[in-house]
Amino acid sequence: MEKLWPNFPQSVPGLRPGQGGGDLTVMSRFTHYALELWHEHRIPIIISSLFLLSLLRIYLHSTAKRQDLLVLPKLHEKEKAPSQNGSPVVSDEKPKLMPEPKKDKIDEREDSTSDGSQSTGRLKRGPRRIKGEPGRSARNGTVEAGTEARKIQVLVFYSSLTGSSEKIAHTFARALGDSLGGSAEKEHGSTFLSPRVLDLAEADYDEYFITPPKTEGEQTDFFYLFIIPSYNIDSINDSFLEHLQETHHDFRIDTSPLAPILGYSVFGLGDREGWPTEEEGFCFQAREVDKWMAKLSGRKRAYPLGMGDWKRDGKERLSEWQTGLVDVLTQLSQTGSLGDGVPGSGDPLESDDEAEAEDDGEVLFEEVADVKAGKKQSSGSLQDVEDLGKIMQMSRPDSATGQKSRTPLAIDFTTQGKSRAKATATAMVKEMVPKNSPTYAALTKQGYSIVGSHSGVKICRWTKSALRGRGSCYKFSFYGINSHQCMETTPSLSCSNKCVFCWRHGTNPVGTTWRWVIDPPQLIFDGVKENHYKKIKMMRGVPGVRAERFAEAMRIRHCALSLVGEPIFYPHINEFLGMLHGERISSFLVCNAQHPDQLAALQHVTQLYVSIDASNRESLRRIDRPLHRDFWERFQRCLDILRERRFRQRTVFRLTLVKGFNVEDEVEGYADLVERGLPCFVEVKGVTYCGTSTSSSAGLTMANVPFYQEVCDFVTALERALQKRGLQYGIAAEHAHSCCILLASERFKVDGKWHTLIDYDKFFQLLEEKGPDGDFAPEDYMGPPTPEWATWGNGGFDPRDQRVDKKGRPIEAT
Ligand SMILES: Cc1cc2nc3c(=O)[nH]c(=O)nc-3n(C[C@H](O)[C@H](O)[C@H](O)COP(=O)(O)O)c2cc1C
Ligand code: SF4
Repeated sequence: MEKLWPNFPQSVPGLRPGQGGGDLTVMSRFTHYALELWHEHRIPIIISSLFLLSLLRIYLHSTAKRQDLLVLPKLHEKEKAPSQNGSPVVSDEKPKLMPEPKKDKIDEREDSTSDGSQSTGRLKRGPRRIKGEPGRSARNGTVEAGTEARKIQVLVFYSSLTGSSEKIAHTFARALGDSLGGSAEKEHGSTFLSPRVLDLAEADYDEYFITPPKTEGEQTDFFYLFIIPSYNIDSINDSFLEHLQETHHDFRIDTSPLAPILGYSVFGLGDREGWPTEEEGFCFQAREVDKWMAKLSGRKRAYPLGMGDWKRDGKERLSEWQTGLVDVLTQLSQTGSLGDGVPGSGDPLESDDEAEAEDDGEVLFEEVADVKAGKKQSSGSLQDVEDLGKIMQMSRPDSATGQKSRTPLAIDFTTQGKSRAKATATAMVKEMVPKNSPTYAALTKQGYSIVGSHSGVKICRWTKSALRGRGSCYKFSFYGINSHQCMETTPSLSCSNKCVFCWRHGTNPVGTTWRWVIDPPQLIFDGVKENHYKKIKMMRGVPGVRAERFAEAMRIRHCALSLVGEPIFYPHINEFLGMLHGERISSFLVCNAQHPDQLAALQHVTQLYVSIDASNRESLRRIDRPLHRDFWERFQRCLDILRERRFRQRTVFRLTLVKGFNVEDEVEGYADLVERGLPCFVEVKGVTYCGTSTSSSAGLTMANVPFYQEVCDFVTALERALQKRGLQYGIAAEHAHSCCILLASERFKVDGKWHTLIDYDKFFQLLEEKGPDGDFAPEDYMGPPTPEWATWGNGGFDPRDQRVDKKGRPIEAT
């Protein structure tokens, strides 16, 4: 031992022998020696050890075979594998639909794939990996099919001073819960939790109105409902509204902190006895809550504001509101989205294309190529209307193959009365407005829905305006048409004129012959209704839309066949009318007085219009720019037909006044035309300027738009001219808002009172009894007297509504 380590100690200092300090054992001497060594050389020892360890690590790393890390399974590999067809692979593991399993079930689940088959048996460990698409797309908040189950919690907030709203809120919440039932759960996994009722006097605003409430565990989305009475005294409503406003304006908080909620809707309670109109304060606080919630939720109004007076119509209005909400919530549970819609921003103009001119009136587009083609064919081959059915069958896409039959077709049904010649042309049947055409793009951009290949539907500005209680079109004042229940459509986007005042954008087909595929009337009927309702539904979130009118609008009662193009150009117009009438939808059909044969063959319509755009040949050529060379003869034949049919059809002359074109010195000429056609009514309307290239290229400017006073002057002059001829006409009604005045035959004056309104139920009853060619007269379905406010000298604005200026500010009645 001494030889080996000369410094090896023989004893340990400080310890006596016997205590282990004198005669040292070999072991204790060794320990002592090691300690000394360590103290003397510890720094070089540490450094060299570290160095050796590093060398060892580098050596092992570069030579050892790589191994999988067991703690993280290679879940990504499946995702990366290319698909058979080269497209990106969506994981074949179904996204989880079930809630998280309980702990004791985990092992069992991990050993099998989600479709129930057994996996490799290897336990899945490590972090849970979510596969498939994210449950909610960032852009529209849509829940995609196959995502995890979500819970929808409806919260019903209310305030109440005298207690009725509290009871109403509880009863409503119970009924809503029952209606929602769990139907959605069966289909897509979203579940409704029982609606919770919360008193605004007790609810913690910070918990609900700064952000949606926080939830633990399962994902819960919130839907807010409010039942808000109004009080013109200090109440909890004031502090609640203050809180909403402050939150919105608080610079530390996002302006729409409630955007994560699924949606909201407000129902107001008020008292019409003390506060008869909205201007006088009816439900004013509910309207405020609705407005501020739109801002805070980022325009998530899911259903229009409902309002009612519990002593009068409250129950009915609330039940309507509830029905609408059930629809919306069911859709939400199935799709996770409020659907397409015009989001309500609180801005009075946000949904209205107010720059839009009057929608109602026949207008047209031109397409140079089609004009040329039309001209070529008009003098060419002709086909009987009776044969159109057969042609239609042939010209529809083959149902099995989706291919179009190569049917030769060139039809001029417009002249079928004259010629019986059969088709000889060999042109291929084309669609009037193919989906990939610029015309289709232009029309859809302007808000039309194209149905089939030649029909269109659009909601007019008056329909939107009536939904918001801002006035109906003149047809409400004159004929009792509810604008919000009126569908504006045409079965033919093509026309045979190119009127200068047409405010459409010169892109539509024109022609004198029908040379396109003919869609069956049922397809058009179903399509226009579906698209109309879709467009109405899109108005759901717009501020100011009345729940009551919205609910009514879901039942079309009137159809204005006047959108654009020429409705009687469509070969199956009578069948189409039959479908409208079959569903008790009234028909107002406007034609351009260029298709006398079709006019003569037309069956009963509720009201038949002919556009009278000028009083003489030259003026008509200049303003209507007709394609038919014999346009004036056609025009006059149409007037004769109208005269013959005046005791069968309720006929109307529609005059559109364009200063500098068809007003000056034409009163006498128009009076002559009235004398020739003897229409039941003459509607006179100032043109609406739209500033399109079509109108400007025709030399039309704002200077051509007459002032209302000028229209009044014209109408009084026309009335005098008619009376001078011994014709019994008088000025019956006016709608100053749309620059429109109605002259009526005294056939519609009973006991000194004008009866311009229509009894629609009676019309349908007569039609059902006597058939579409039945012998009944316009007087048979004449309605009650024209309301006082609509008669000449009273302006004609619907007193139920509020007039607003372009910025949505109320205009005081004068
Ligand atoms: C003091 C008071 C003020 C009211 N002010 C208004 C009002 O300004 N506008 C309105 O439409 N209704 C007003 N009402 C009617 C209430 O909104 C209506 O009766 C409501 O149904 C009451 O609900 P409650 O019983 O839950 O308090 C008022 C009622 C009270 C008692
Ligand atoms: S009749 Fe109907 S479509 Fe025409 S403007 Fe009035 S509401 Fe609109």
